[in-house]
Amino acid sequence: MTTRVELAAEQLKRAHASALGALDAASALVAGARAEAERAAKTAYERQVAIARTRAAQQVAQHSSAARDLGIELIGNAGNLLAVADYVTAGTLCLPGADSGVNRDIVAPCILPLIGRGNVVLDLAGETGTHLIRHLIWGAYSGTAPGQVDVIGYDPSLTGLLSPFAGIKAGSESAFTVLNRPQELSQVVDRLVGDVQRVNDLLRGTGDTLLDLRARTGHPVERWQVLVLLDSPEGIDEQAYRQLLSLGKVGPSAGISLVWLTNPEADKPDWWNQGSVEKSAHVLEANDGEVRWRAHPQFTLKIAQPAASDLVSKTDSLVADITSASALSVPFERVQQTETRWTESSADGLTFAVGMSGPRVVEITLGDERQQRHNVLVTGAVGQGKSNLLKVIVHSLCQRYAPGELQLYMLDFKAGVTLFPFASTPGAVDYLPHARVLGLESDRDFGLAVLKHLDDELGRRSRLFRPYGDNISKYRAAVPEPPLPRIVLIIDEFHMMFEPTDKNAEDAAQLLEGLARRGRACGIHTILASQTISGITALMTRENGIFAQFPIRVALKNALAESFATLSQGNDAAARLRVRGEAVLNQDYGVDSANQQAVIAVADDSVLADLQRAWWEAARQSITAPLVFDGAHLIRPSEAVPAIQALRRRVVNEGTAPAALVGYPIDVSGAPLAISLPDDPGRHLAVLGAGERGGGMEGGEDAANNAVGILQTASVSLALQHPDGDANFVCFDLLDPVTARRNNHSEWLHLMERLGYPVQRVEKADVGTYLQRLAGELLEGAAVQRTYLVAFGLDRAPNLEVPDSFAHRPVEDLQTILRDGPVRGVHLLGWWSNAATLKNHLGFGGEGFIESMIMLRLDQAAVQEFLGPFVTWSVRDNRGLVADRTQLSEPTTVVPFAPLLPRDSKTLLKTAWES
Ligand SMILES: Nc1ncnc2c1ncn2[C@@H]1O[C@H](COP(=O)(O)OP(=O)(O)OP(=O)(O)O)[C@@H](O)[C@H]1O
Repeated sequence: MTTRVELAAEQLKRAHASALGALDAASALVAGARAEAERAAKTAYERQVAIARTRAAQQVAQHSSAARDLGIELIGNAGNLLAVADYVTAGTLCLPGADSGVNRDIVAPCILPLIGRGNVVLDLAGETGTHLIRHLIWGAYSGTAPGQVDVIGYDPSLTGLLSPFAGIKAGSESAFTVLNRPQELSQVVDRLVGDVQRVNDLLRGTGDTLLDLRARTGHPVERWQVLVLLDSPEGIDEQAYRQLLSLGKVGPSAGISLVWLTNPEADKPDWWNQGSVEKSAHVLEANDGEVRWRAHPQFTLKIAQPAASDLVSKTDSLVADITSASALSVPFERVQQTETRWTESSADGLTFAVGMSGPRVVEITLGDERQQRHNVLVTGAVGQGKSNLLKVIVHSLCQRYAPGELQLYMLDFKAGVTLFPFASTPGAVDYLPHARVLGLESDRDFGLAVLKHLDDELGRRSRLFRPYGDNISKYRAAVPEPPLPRIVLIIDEFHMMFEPTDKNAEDAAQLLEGLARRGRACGIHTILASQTISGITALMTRENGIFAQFPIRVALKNALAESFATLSQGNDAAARLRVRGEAVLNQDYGVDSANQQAVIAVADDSVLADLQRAWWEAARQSITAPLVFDGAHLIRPSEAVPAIQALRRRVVNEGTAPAALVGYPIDVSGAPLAISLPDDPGRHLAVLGAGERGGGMEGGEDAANNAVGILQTASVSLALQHPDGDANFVCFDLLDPVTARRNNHSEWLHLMERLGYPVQRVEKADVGTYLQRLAGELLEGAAVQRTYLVAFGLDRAPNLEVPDSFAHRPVEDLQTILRDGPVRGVHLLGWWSNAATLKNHLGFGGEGFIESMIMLRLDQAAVQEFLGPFVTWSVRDNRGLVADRTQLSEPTTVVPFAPLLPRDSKTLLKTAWES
């Protein structure tokens, strides 16, 4: 039994054991399978992690490069005139990839909003701060259109940290300034506060920023400014600190940004709150030994370390760009419509456009009774657009007002070409119909003559207005037809009228002052333009001086002293303009608060020429050409044809004595000076001094000898006043062959012959004999024909003072002719290059023999020998001083005639000389 039980137990045990074994085996199998699955899952997981990490690294790289590209796009906008460093780079932001389990470091450029957008605080000490601040400043300059950002540094500890940029001043004075003293800082901060106010006025509460406004108008309105404060709070007092905090808030949108370098180690005064300083700024600071951008503290900042020498050379190359930079141009047609002309009446004033200020067209009104602004002062350094501005003014005026409403008197004291298009030329016959006087290369005498003329006009108008009230508006209301035009006098480089400060300058100042003061009521307005007025301020700004009559100032870019002189002491706005064409318009005598910045329209010459042509076509029937004075122009005999005709008529109709034309007096009459030669004692004409540059008779250019020109023109004009041909012309041929050839002596002889007055020529060697014979006839009382002796270079006549065997000197015959000739119809027209010889020829007691004299290239002492001690004269090209004891009350400056050219002969021969 037992055995069966035991057997069963054994079997159970065995079965149990094999079941357990199977279980173990199964369990081992399961464990193995699990381990295998775990291993596979782990491998897959690790592969996934690796893939994810690689992808992340790729994305980091992509985003980094996208960030870099974005950075380049944000900061890389130089090269266009609206370019501005509204974002600047401060270096590279770095986040080690390992910290985030990424196989690559995360890098991105550190781009900070700056100009027009924000402020920056660098709370950093030492080298790091130095490098960063220089880097940011260079970013501001290089990212902004040349010349359009001004950096003002405040360096109270005299660190010289900004000195690598000092060279920028060569491009624009205002582009870089360093201040050291607290007073200077507070002045600048005051000014910046004013600038913010001005820009806000311009923005008119639209919520726009200056950046928006510039983008909208498409031109560089106002200025960008960056105030860099080093080593703060050093040198900053509480008041400046508070103003700076306000500027920090409102400055960026008005174009003014602050860059502070604050010293983290410095003791701060109680009132200093670093948190407030940093509130409206992006802050870069040191943290854990690294530089960090507070907005992204997980990143470290690797900063660029520009070498000072690199910055200096970059700065130098920027200077060239600043110098040649030009503002975005506003075309003339944008400020002045050109379709409909002459729509305005000048009865109550004159209004013209000059440019744009922000989105608005800038206009100036003269003569308005309410505003009482009537004269304009324009200044600008050479090449800054003064001529262009004057052109814009003239064309805007002329498009609005008909010639009957407006007359222009324009003088240009520089050797420029600004006024040339207003006069007619052989190539373009049209002229500016509004122009009455054009002084192309004016001289002081002509300027004075124009002022005198306008002063007379002032007097005439005052008398005219008297019955109707005290000004032109009232007169025009009472007498609307014909309209009495307003007059605008425009003088370019007017300062030259006051240099040197002599009697002429005093007279000019007095006349101009009177004109500026009394002109408003009479409808006469003055626009004075100059590149430099600081030198003449003493003359002009004395009590009740000229500038007190010029409420409107337009200042183009200029030096600081000129800005002060044009606007007002301390008003440096014109020095801070950056580019040509920008201007400060100030309609309140230059006080700071009235500064308005404008971009002057630019005048395309072809547009202006078309306008002028149309005006001329419309007005030519009713208007005469302006008087054109060109001081450098050589006046040829044929220009005097109308005057010769008038003289000839007078001789024929009224029996007046013939008169010799010698030149044009410097006045606005437009008529040449005629020296009358009646048969009275002393009626001869002597020309003294060298006739051309180069001194002697042989120097100089062709057909430019005024002495020869005067004698040629005098004799031609006299001949034509003898319509019956009853006059002899005798020429003493004393010119050297070169001078004779260069000055068309044969042409003159030929012309005289063809006009019907053949000239009897007396050779050099025969002059003495001729004089002796003629003197003999005069002394004998023989009948003598009317004779004009034309003596070219009497100082060259040989042996006139050498006695012959009877102790008789030919000069005595000359004296006889001079004394007795005129009453017998013998008149001498003589040229003595050497004035001393004339003294000898006249002899003792012969001073009264020649009443009419023209001084050419003689010094003052020589002139005074003949005309007395009170005459002033200096040698000038193309000028003569005419004195005539009976005909002129005082010596008169003329532009003498120049020798004739073949075309003069042609004109003179073609003219119908009716009897
Ligand atoms: N408002 C403007 N916008 C753009 N360009 C201008 C403007 N004004 C002048 N320019 C350009 O600047 C140059 C110099 O101008 P402009 O001759 O008027 O200067 P200026 O001050 O009269 O010179 P200067 O004193 O030598 O006579 C010209 O080429 C002109 O086209």
